[in-house]
Amino acid sequence: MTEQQALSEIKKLTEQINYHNELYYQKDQPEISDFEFDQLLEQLIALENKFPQFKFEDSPSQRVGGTITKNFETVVHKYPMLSLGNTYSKEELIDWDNRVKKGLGTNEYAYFCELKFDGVALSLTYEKGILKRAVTRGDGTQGDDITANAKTIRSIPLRIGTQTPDSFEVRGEVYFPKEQFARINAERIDAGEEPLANPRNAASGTLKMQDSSVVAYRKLDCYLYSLLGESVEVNTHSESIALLEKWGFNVSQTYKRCQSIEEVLDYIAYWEIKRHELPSETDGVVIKVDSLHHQNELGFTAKSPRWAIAYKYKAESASTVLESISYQVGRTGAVTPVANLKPVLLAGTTVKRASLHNANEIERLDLRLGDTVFVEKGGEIIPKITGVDPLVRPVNSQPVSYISHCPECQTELIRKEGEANHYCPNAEGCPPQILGRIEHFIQRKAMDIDSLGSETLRGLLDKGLIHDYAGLYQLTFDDLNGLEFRIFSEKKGEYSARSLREKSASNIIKAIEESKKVPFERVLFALGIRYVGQTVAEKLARHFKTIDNLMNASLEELVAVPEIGERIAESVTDFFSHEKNQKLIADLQQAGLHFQIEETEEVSESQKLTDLSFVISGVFHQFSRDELKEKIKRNGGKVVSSISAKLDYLVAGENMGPAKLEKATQLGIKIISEDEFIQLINS
Ligand SMILES: NC(=O)c1ccc[n+]([C@@H]2O[C@H](COP(=O)([O-])OP(=O)(O)OC[C@H]3O[C@@H](n4cnc5c(N)ncnc54)[C@H](O)[C@@H]3O)[C@@H](O)[C@H]2O)c1
Ligand SMILES: [Zn+2]
Repeated sequence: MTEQQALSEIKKLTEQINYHNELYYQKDQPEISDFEFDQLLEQLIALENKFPQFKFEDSPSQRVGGTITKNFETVVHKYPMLSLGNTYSKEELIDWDNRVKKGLGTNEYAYFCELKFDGVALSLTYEKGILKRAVTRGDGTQGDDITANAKTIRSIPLRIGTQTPDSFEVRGEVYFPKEQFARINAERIDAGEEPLANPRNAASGTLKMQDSSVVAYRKLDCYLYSLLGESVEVNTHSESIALLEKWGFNVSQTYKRCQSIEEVLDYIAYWEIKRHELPSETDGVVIKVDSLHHQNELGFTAKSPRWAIAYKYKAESASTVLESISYQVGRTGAVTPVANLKPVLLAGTTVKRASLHNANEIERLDLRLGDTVFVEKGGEIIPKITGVDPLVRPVNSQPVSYISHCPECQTELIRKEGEANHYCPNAEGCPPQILGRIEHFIQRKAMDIDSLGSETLRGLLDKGLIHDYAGLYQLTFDDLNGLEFRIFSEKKGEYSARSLREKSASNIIKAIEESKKVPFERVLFALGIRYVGQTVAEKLARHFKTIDNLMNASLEELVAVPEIGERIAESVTDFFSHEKNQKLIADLQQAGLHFQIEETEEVSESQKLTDLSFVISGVFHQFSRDELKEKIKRNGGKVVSSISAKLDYLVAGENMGPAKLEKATQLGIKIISEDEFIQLINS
């Protein structure tokens, strides 16, 4: 390679890397995989090493990729927040171990292995035991002050219960728990919104939001893995971790101190499979030299410590054949293409389908039936197709041509300017849309009539007993008793006939009657207005108080509500402008549903828990966490967020953090199970 060629190659790579850094860090919307990105960076570093005269001072190989935003106050880090060197290869890891050995001039050193949690780095500063500031990594030198958002993360202590140094800094990774990510995405899809792409970028985007209540709703979590400060008296990383645990920080119990690189390799092999069972996404292992004295000796490069390295797992992928594409029509009429694949084993499960999002995605991949495709499992539950193998493409294959008519009702599809999805505009007559709207209406989080299953619902529609959700309130016991419907057996692959028994019929009637008590914000959510998910419905209900106010609101008045954008505002005014919807609401009002905010007199059940404080932690069976909190309040008790000596009870569910448990035990707090709690209020 000539100098000329090298220079132009370095420029080209730099531009590409800067472009992808911007997409990844600023827009939270990467276009390429981490593996592809890391390869670009590796090529650049190799060239820069060969032609050091062309290594620019501001090369992306020399600095941390992120930046700060204008939306938050900027804070300069006391200690820079750096990146980590990384490798995908065991040989390179062994090379690194040899460099460490050489650098230290001894064999007497140990490693500390942790999982590499795939989220965003956060720095927390405590003064006199109180959380003062939470700052993002930013460009490594300075970051965004996002304290208000970080405080919504329940496992971050706002105050440390025991004696600590006057001032110290804790670092960790904020992540989107897999379960919460799935919950938020299910809600978004239900509200007709695009799902979030992956947990890492979603966690990063969430932390940079202006409205902390939205952040709180997403239930992010955080693992801490580093402790810094002049008066912190530790000699090893292991000791730092032990202190963090003692002070009540959430430390993932997956770490291990290793005496040799062989032990490190065992750790890597063990977690390659096991990591999928953890609550957070992980993308590798971080290996740190344990002794802080050794760490000092090894020091830093411009961008990362020499005493640590990340070993990254390659995303699991498999190749298989694309057999066909089917098209699903949702409740809002949005059409989603799904790839049907020849079954293939991927990360422990058999994969038969992959999401394709929309027509653009099919075009971007240039998909053809019979193609051999690569599938990968990322943060999503449904795997995605990442590419096509052009070498084994069937001859004479044609690009997939997207359907022009609705597969369910044959209406011509439309695609609005600037939108990725095609829509079936036949809202009134398209069966999956009608069914979907009623299913949305009766779900637990809306009107909670889910004793009425999908099959029964279909039976009611087929028989013409209802045409829309308002029709539910006209149903009688006789309509339901003996109603015939069909049940699909996945195993047999066929339908069989059933009829509704007396008991079920009366349960459904009871649930419909009960649903009339559901508060306005949930009724508003149940209506199924596009983009009006649970949170938005709550905001609108609280702001406008009555359905009449909301129906009469202009676009300007709607946009003036915090967090309500033009897209939502337009969808709301559009919904209420249809006569059909006005009639629906009139029918529901007639039936006695709540269409205004009740001035809440707190519902009180008893005073059994008066003067008692509770922390709840973990997962429960009989109650959701919110219901449990409500129950405590209704019985006169108080819910607090962190464990202190003054606490009366810790209600422990499944999978609660060991740190919490340990702290409560140390302080001698009463720890009770969900069942014991129920006994407490029923005694
Ligand atoms: N796909 C793309 O377009 C694109 C673009 C830019 C960057 N990236 C990816 O981002 C990464 C580069 O980002 P980076 O500079 O933040 O480096 P990094 O994410 O690879 O490593 C540093 C970070 O690891 C995190 N971490 C997680 N667990 C840790 C633990 N136990 N101990 C210490 N740190 C831990 C910390 O947040 C730390 O800031 C690469 O993986 C790269 O592939 C991808
Ligand atoms: Zn249709």
